[in-house]
Amino acid sequence: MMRVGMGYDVHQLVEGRDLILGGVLIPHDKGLLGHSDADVLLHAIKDALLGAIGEGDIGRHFPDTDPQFAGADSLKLLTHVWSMVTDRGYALGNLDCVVMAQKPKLAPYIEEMRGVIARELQAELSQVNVKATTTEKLGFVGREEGMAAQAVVLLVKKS
Ligand SMILES: Nc1ccn([C@@H]2O[C@H](COP(=O)(O)O)[C@@H](O)[C@H]2O)c(=O)n1
Ligand SMILES: C[C@@]1(CO)OP(=O)(O)OP(=O)(O)OC[C@H]1O
Repeated sequence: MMRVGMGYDVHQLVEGRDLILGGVLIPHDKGLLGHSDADVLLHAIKDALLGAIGEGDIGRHFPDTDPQFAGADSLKLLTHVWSMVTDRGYALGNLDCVVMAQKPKLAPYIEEMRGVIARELQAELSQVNVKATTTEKLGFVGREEGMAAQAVVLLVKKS
């Protein structure tokens, strides 16, 4: 059996915060704001995984009102979500995702993000694809007020 899931997330860009995307710290003059480390890409991926197994979204499992998740490492939360997936007998078919960011240029960091995500999801690199796009200076992304990310996953039942 196969299950598909999608995820979408947005975070505001502000000064004085680290920029962490796909578990990778990226040098930039601004970072994403959130209750957690605000890794918008991992949040979209977790929402896609939770969607695929019919388990709602990350806000349900890791409420942003819970002090336990203040400054939370999104990679650790991904480990938890992935254990929910494997507990139900699924493995990754493939994952595709995109980060919408006007700046900085993410191309130099894409392979590292891909490696981090593939390791967490116990998958081969070829099963994970990470993309970046600007929005051609349009909208909140284009004005560098925030970043967005979208992810789609396919899970396959282990035999
Ligand atoms: N923050 C970003 C955005 C885009 N890229 C790469 O540049 C290519 C062209 O982007 P457009 O938005 O002009 O289509 C895109 O395909 C990415 O490879 C990037 O590295 N970092
Ligand atoms: C993981 C959480 C935990 O507070 O992160 P936040 O930084 O609050 O990010 P958001 O995408 O707004 O909601 C998800 C939350 O569950």
